[in-house]
Amino acid sequence: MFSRAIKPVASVAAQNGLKNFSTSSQKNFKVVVAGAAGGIGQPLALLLKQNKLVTRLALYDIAPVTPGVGVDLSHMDTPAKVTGHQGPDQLADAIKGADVVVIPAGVPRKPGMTRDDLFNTNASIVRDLAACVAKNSPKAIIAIITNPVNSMVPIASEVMKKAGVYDPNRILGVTTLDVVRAAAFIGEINGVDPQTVSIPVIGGHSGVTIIPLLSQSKPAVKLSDQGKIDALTKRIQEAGTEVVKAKAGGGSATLSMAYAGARLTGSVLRGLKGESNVVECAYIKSDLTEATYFANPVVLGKNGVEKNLGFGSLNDYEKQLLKAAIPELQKNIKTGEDFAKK
Ligand SMILES: NC(=O)c1ccc[n+]([C@@H]2O[C@H](COP(=O)([O-])OP(=O)(O)OC[C@H]3O[C@@H](n4cnc5c(N)ncnc54)[C@H](O)[C@@H]3O)[C@@H](O)[C@H]2O)c1
Ligand SMILES: O=C(O)C[C@H](O)C(=O)O
Repeated sequence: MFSRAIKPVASVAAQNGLKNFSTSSQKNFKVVVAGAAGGIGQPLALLLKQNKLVTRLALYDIAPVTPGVGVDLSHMDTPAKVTGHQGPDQLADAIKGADVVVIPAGVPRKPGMTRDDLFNTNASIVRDLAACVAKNSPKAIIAIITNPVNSMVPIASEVMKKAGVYDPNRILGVTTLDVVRAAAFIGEINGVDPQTVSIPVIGGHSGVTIIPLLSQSKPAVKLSDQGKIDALTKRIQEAGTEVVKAKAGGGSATLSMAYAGARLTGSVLRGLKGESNVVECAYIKSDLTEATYFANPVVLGKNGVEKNLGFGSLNDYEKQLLKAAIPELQKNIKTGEDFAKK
């Protein structure tokens, strides 16, 4: 799908004594949504309840409505058995036996805020959820939606390291919404079905760290001059803010995020099942650039990230975007690591 393979991401699972947990024919998976009663959590759970690979769907949140959300979804005539878990006392039960833990728990932006402004509230939420995964389902794949994603993935990684169960191939920052948006906008410009558009979005998930590689779009983007390429790039980088402004204090993207999160989770499950060539962009531990976490296309397999596909060659404009993104990513990563090491 994407142009150039670079090199596999080294697994430290063996060093940590982790066994390859997936059997070759596993088709029944337990998925946990942590933050399941929220704006993203509820529609995400609705979509996951329709995924036939999901046989157990555990919904965790601190909100009192959580058991009710579980009961509501359990009336759908799809195979997944749904359980609702409310409050920290019920978290371990939700997490036990999980194959995938998707985390949209935490506060969203209001107009005028950056994603970094969410750090103080969301950092401890992600830290505590990751600690529970480390204890109760250390081999689960963790997919982090909570912002700022650029800092939350380093936090979860440090927590797993402290617990001695770190496997970088099992911790993903969810950047799928950036890919979905890029495809939607290009589909509109080109007058084609957006689902036929393949476009890598690399870097991270905030402002200048979001780097759509428009030169690698298939089909090629039908834009005649560099000014229009620049405007489209900025629109993709600021698409989250576009939604925050439009919702006027009512939160940030929820429905499109649920769609994107369900897509990423579905791809992780297809990889776990043993399907080949499952490719998604995700923000992972990386040694491709000076930023130690970086998003780009990866192959998902039986143990999470199977291969890092890198990002191929960039044109001069994209090289400038990358140059601007690296210091911001490094700052975000350090913030997360410093917090987790405290
Ligand atoms: N990665 C992305 O592309 C992307 C896209 C959109 C939103 N987000 C982020 O996702 C997060 C959630 O957004 P939302 O719109 O669903 O917010 P929301 O406020 O509607 O829902 C968040 C939910 O998290 C729950 N929660 C809070 N603390 C918790 C805890 N300790 N354990 C479990 N659940 C807890 C809340 O009770 C609430 O139900 C935000 O941080 C937002 O910025 C990321
Ligand atoms: O913009 C936000 O705050 C939410 C999310 O990161 C998004 O890109 O929509």
